[in-house]
Amino acid sequence: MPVISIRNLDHYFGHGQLRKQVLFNINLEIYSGEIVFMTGPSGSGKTTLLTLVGGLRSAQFGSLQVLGRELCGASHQQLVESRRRNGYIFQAHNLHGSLTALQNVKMGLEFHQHIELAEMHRRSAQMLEQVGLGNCLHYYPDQLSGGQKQRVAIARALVSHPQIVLADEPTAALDGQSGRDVVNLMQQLAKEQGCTILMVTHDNRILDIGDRIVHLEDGQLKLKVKLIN
Ligand SMILES: Nc1ncnc2c1ncn2[C@@H]1O[C@H](COP(=O)(O)OP(=O)(O)OP(=O)(O)O)[C@@H](O)[C@H]1O
Repeated sequence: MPVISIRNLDHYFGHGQLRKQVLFNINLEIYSGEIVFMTGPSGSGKTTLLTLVGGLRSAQFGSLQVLGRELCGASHQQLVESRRRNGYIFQAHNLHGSLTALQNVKMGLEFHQHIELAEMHRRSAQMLEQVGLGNCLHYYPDQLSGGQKQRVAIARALVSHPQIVLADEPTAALDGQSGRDVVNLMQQLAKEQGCTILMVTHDNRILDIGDRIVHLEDGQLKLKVKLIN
């Protein structure tokens, strides 16, 4: 069964004369454990599609099922619940500057209220070890390099062991080698945890790491390519 199943999805922004269609009849299924890259020119609708899958905006027309739940026509509360089940990694790492690396990662567990504080601490520290930052638990984002910050963001996204991780250009602010390191790390952790990754990228240098590439143009899915690793 696919973890993400999109059928005949259309999306519009604006109202009245300003109404503009930005996604046209998208059909896509993504299976458990797959790493899927989404490419396409600026303005082709990649981020819109990613945010719809993440429940960060409401799906309007068609069908969008994530982990078996329909998000098209979902209530605000259902979208909030859907968001909490995913991990997110953005272009700008979005770390809280006033919190340490450890505290930032702990935030990835804050909606999991059944976990005790000491356990949250243990899991967050372990996750930071896994991304190679075991010596930087108490560093603030300002004290970390771009690649290290993005590693903290990865740790935060994965600490709750989400089934789906959504990433929007996570390597855009990094140099070539750091970008590749970050994506290699995501791939390794995702395979270990069995999680599915949908990642928007313009970075051609990392595409070989994925299982599949889907390409959007003018709001339409133009190409789906299976990669053989
Ligand atoms: N909140 C919004 N209101 C109105 N139009 C929007 C909004 N967000 C995006 N758009 C429009 O929707 C289209 C798709 O935008 P989107 O950000 O999804 O593209 P993208 O492929 O992610 O682009 P980029 O690679 O530049 O990030 C664009 O024409 C954009 O101007």
